[in-house]
Amino acid sequence: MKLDLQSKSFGTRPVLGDLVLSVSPGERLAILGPSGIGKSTLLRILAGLDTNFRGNRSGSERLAPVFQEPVLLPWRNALANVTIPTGCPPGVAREWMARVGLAGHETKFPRQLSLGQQRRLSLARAFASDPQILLMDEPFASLDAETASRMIALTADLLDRTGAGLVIVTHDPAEAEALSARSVTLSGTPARLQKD
Ligand SMILES: Nc1ncnc2c1ncn2[C@@H]1O[C@H](COP(=O)(O)OP(=O)(O)OP(=O)(O)O)[C@@H](O)[C@H]1O
Repeated sequence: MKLDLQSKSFGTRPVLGDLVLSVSPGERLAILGPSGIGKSTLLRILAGLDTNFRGNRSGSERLAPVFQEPVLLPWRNALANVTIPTGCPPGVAREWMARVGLAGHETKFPRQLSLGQQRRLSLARAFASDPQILLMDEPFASLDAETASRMIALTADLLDRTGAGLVIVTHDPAEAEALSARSVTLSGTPARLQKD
């Protein structure tokens, strides 16, 4: 996937400036930078969710976005939360749930799961779609330190197993390091990339 961005504005306000970013399947990239600089905006453009920018995005990799909030279907059980959005067979969904430590929770509803479990369910859902690149927006924010570090280790392990690539938006350089991700930092107004 390659993004050749000239600019991205909200109304008349330019948020992102000239920048080039490319990620291939198997590669891990962390986008760092202070709050409000434009990290989520850049990730949405990379994900193809925002096409209102000047520049060019190319690539036909299968992508799976993982947002900060798990965004689950409240009236469907955990297993259906994996099968419905991905179209994967129930057996595959069960396997992914087991890999993230949710075996035995298949018939629970999202509200019956802790935030950490909901996050793991959204990770299982992302991997069940057999992505070539995962796009994660602050997926470990607002978890306690121990849960966050377990989630990071789990994510790294699943990326290793599947060979999927990763683009992660984070405030925390330690997260990038724990995931063995190359990092780039957004800075300035409008924001541009500075290589770390
Ligand atoms: N839909 C929108 N309409 C108008 N302005 C927006 C919109 N989305 C984001 N912005 C603005 O664009 C800028 C970048 O926002 P963005 O969410 O990308 O930052 P961020 O680096 O991800 O921040 P954080 O780390 O706090 O999540 C902010 O000033 C924000 O207010």
